[in-house]
Amino acid sequence: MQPLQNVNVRDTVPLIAPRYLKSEETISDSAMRTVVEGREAIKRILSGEDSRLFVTVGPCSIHDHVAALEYARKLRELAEKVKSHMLIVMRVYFEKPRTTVGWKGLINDPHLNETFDIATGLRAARRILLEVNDMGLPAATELLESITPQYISDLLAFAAIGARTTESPTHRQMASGLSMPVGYKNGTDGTLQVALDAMQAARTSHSFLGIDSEGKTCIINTKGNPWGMLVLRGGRTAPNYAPENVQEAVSKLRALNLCDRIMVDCSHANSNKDYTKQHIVWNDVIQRRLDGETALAGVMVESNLFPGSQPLKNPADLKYGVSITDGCIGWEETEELILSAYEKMNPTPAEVTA
Ligand SMILES: O=C[C@H](O)[C@H](O)COP(=O)(O)O
Ligand SMILES: C=C(OP(=O)(O)O)C(=O)O
Repeated sequence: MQPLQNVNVRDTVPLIAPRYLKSEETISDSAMRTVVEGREAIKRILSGEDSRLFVTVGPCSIHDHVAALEYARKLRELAEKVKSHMLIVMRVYFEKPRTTVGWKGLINDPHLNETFDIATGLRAARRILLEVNDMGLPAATELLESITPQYISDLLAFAAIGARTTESPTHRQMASGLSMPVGYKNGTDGTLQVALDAMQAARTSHSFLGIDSEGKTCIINTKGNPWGMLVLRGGRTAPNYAPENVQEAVSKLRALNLCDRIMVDCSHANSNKDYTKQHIVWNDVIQRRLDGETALAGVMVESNLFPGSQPLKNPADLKYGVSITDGCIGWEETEELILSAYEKMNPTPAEVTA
């Protein structure tokens, strides 16, 4: 008899249950405070009570614990300086949705060598998030596998549903049960509708299959997540952060009674995947906010310790602090962009009278 199931499955490997991983990598009081305060601050920005700019900035992907924490320490210090005008949340991205194939992130392949030690990856992700939150820096990540949130979502202030998964019912259902505000990217072809559909689906309750904290398969009944934010990331043929794009998005969001405060992704298709162009998007968004455009509530930037990107071949040959996925701006430029925007938002008395 030919087997009817698992024909293309090599093997299956049991994983530690979420509850046990969490009890081994426990959240501290200070990390808990960071998560709660980060989520509340984002909600206030989304509801318009807080007029600060929500900035999600950090590496395209995390592949090195030491570099991630060095970046987090620098960002924490900068966040403190600009906190009167900006809420800074670090991009701590562990799951990469690939267009075809490629390294899928630290959770999937933490040793960067196709050994796919996901148990170690989940623990590494949790440890990094614990340390980042412990510093007082809130974290954002893209959630790709529907099981991952059970292991790390208590450490997230913001989650993203990416351009490749905004249309996926599984991701919308997952988002409907998440405890933090969620950003929904427009589709890779630039269409807004998939993100608008996702926002409507995710604010509704759903019942679907998942795992509980013991790792048992179960039916998950959600309440619906009311906190959604549209993220404009550009499309295959053009960017979509121009005033007319934002205007169109705002009218569509309002017509559906969805949150009309938008995030612009400076990277991806808005900069034609050229990291050296992210500053153009950033400066344009900052200027338009200064000119009074309140719909532009958030900005996303892909940034690392050092600029550019490098191919992942031999992990031992990797340069420290350089992205192994999308090209990123370096720390120097990141600091310059954030500080110069802050100075424009917070002019000194001398600048005001000049
Ligand atoms: O942000 C990351 C990438 O843009 C995304 O994972 C797709 O990458 P790829 O087109 O190189 O696979
Ligand atoms: C993959 C990402 O973006 P997008 O879904 O817009 O391609 C990302 O922000 O890392």
